[in-house]
This record gives sequence, C-alpha cells and structure tokens, in this order.
Amino acid sequence: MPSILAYDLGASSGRALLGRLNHGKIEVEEIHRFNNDPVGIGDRLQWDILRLFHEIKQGLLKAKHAGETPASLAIDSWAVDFGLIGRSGELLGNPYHYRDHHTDGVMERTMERLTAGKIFGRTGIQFLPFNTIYQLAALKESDSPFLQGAEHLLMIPDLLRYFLTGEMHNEFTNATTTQLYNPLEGRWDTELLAAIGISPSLFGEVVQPGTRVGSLRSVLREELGISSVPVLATAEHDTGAAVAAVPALERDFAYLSCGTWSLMGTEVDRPVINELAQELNFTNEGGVYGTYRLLKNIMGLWILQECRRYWELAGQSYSFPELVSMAEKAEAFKSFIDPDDSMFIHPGDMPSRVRQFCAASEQPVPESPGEIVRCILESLALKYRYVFELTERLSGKSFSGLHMVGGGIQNVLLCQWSANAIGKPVWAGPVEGSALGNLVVQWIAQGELADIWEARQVIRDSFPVTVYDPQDQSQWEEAYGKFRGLAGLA
Ligand SMILES: Nc1ncnc2c1ncn2[C@@H]1O[C@H](COP(=O)(O)OP(=O)(O)OP(=O)(O)O)[C@@H](O)[C@H]1O
Ligand SMILES: C[C@H](O)[C@H](O)[C@@H](O)C(=O)CO
Repeated sequence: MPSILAYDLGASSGRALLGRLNHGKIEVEEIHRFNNDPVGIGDRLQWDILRLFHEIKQGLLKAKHAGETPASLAIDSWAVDFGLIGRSGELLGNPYHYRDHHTDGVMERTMERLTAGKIFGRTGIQFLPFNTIYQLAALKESDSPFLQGAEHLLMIPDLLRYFLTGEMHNEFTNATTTQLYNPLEGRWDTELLAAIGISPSLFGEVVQPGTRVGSLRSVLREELGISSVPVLATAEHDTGAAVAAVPALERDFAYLSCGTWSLMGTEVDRPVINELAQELNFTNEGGVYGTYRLLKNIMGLWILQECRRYWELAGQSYSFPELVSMAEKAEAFKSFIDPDDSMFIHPGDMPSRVRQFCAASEQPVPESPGEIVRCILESLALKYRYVFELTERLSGKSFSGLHMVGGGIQNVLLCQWSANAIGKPVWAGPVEGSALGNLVVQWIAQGELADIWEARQVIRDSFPVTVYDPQDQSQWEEAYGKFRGLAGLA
C-alpha cells in the first residue's frame, strides 16, 4: 500500500511523517524534523511562516529522495493564529504569535462590551486572551493596514495548504478555536463578527476533516521535480488530531495532550454550553466525526521550555532528559506555582517568574535549575488532578485513568507524578499523537480504515503504551491540599 504524508507543526517543533498501513498495523517513518522558532522584531513576536513553508517543501523532497509518492498529505498545527490574504492573493504580513502582547487587555474590553455570557453562549469556547477573536479585535483597534487590505483569513494550516494548492478553505477543528464559530448553528457567528467590526466575507466555507481540498500546484511540482499529490484537510488543530489518536477502547475516556501545552478533557457528542462550563472556563473545540473536545488548556511544558531557553541564553545548556534527572534529585514538595497564572504566558525570564511566584506566596524560593524544574513538574501534575476532577464534574463521567499522548510523555517523571496526583493509572502513548491523528483521518477518508474506533484500535495495536500506576498516595494527597491553597483553587 502506498504511503501517506503527515505534517505536524507544534509550537516548538515540526515534523513530517510518512505512514503506511500494513496488515492492520501502522508503520511510520519520520523523514523530516525542524525547530519552530518564532521571531521577535522590536515589540512584535511573529511566526516565521515562510521558513515553515520551506520546511514543508523539504519534507516533500525527502519523501521523493526516499522513493515515495504519497497517496495524500495533510497538515496540522497549533490553533488560534492566522494569516490575512489580500486582493492579489498574497499574504499580508507575517502571522502574529499568540504570545505577542498586541492582545493585552483586549479580551477584557471585548467581554465588557459583549458580555462573557453572550460570547460563550454562541461559541462554547474558553476565554484565552489570544483567541482569534481578540487578535482580530486588536488589529481593528490599532487600525491595522493588513486588516484593511484583507480579503481572506486563513488559519495556519489553511494558509500552508493554500501555499501548496492555491485553494482557500477553512477547516472545522481549527475554525472552532477562533471563538467566532457558532457550533449550535454550524456557521461563522456573524453577530460576534459584527460586534468587533470584522467582515464575515473574510471567512470561507468550513470543511470537515477528511475533505479533499486540492492538489499540489504545478509550479511547486516543477520546482521540486515531484508528481501531483492530493491534499486533504485533516483534523488541522493539532489537539484535535492528538485526541483522534488516543488509543482508548472505552467511549468515556479522559485525555491529556502533553506538549508545549497540556490539554486535558474528554470527547463529547455535542458541545457542553452551560453556566458551569463557562464558570470553569472549559472549552468545546470541534473534534472529528461530529465530536467535540470538552477540555481545558493548562500552560503545560511551555514553562519548562522557556526556562531551558533562558538558561541556554545565559550559557547553560541542558537537554530535557538532563533537566528531568536534576528535578528527580531535588527536594520534593518544597514549593508550588499555579502554572496557569498569567505571569507565565509570555516569553521571558521564566526562572525568575517561578521564583517570584514562590516568594509572593511566602514559600521557599527554588534556586537551582533542578529545584525550579521540580517545582514546575510537581505543580503541573497537581494542576492535572484539579482539571481531571473538574472534567469529571462537568461531563458527569467517571474515568478509570488518564490517557497521555504527545512529546511530553517522554518525561517519565511527569507521567509518574501525574498518576500519583490523580490517584489513577496513566496510560502514556503514543508520543507522536498529533501526527498519527493526522494520518488516520486521511486513511478514513480513503476508506482504508472504517472509522475513528477502528483507527484507535489500530494505533493501540501498533504503538506501545506505558502504564504508570499511582504511588506515594498520602504524600501527594497532602501536597494537593497545599497546592490548592496556594493556587487559590476552590
Ligand atoms: N527526551 C525528552 N525527555 C523529556 N521531555 C521531553 C523530551 N523530548 C521532549 N520533551 C518534552 O516535550 C515537549 C515538546 O512536546 P511536543 O514535541 O509534543 O510539543 P510541540 O508539538 O512543539 O507542541 P504543541 O503540540 O503542544 O504545540 C518539550 O517541551 C519537552 O518538555
Ligand atoms: C494556543 C494553542 O494553539 C492552543 O490552545 C492549543 O490547543 C494548541 O494548539 C496546542 O498545540
């Protein structure tokens, strides 16, 4: 059977995987991996979108050099960010990074004007200051010439797909993360768009994961010396793809997509839009095949990534395994942070911010990298417990354990501590959850897999799942009580 190609672009790195189905098993080969380094210019933080497109071309070239002509390809990436396309069909400016400061204060102002109840009631999406709605409102407030000249808005995978095919489509899972899509009416919410002064004509028809949306442009085929490849929309929000790849056998399962972000929740058949969901700030992102992802964003390993980057700038380079091993040797439960405090959103001197949080909450201040990493990882595990219980409360489900997928599961300490904190087993795997979700949606579209449940079974049969049983329950129970007090969690 011919291979297919998946591009998975995370906030810190991207990869291209060739996948093949062989007698009910998935075989994957990572043919290309690259860093995704945003670029700061002055006060602005932007994605290096042309470099990312260059890396996508490198993936096509590497497939060619491996003697492969993929039967299809698809791209998934992080959510909320977008490019604006002008009259000439060209990209207007570099897409802003969601951690840019241009949205500071915009969400609060928009909520005051429109009311939180109205925004949540019409979209079911959690309030995050960088949601597309607030990015657009910020561009409107600043009279952005790019916005004035824009004729189309394309989310990051829509945009890269457009570069590949010349065709513009908005994909469903990513569209929902804008906080401008109304899942109850199944369309862009023109009332919210009008309220922020944005023309609905920027938004196109929303296509479902699995739709064929073009093929490689002839100019690109000539440049790379390759044949035509059909391009599909997959679950283009990487979290949507990761959830599609959770190797669950039971329908009511809890997941944690663990990468730059930690996204914890459960799959539901329809959006849960009620007062409790709004109060707990849960979201209902679009999933595959009519499902929704009832989940909550947790700041995740971003805090650790940014500490590592900061230490590297200061001349101290550590690999992730080195940091994990240093954390293991540091004193347990010395101090905690609330990973979701807004002080941790933006790039910067993260070690100092961790110390600052601890000092301000009158805890011992972690000094060494090992102490800081331990504080971050223990706090994340404890926050997972909190959100795990909220997910049960909101969904009315009871989970027998937690499925973890994504690059973060290579951190065995975090997996073990997550099991300890929630007091239930953690099933960790696969690492490349988003890329696998991307692949299985393509195979379902081609009729090679019957549906998402067959896909999950095949993933389970093809990749190892490591089981972490809970340990040291009484210490973690005590730590949880202390953590809740410090993080101000009801
Ligand atoms: N060898 C390793 N040991 C421990 N942790 C690791 C290792 N490799 C990666 N990680 C962790 O995985 C994280 C990256 O995960 P992943 O590659 O899934 O993220 P991403 O795809 O860039 O982001 P996202 O999909 O959340 O936008 C890193 O921040 C790091 O903490
Ligand atoms: C902002 C993030 O893109 C988003 O909330 C998260 O779901 C994600 O895409 C993680 O990769």
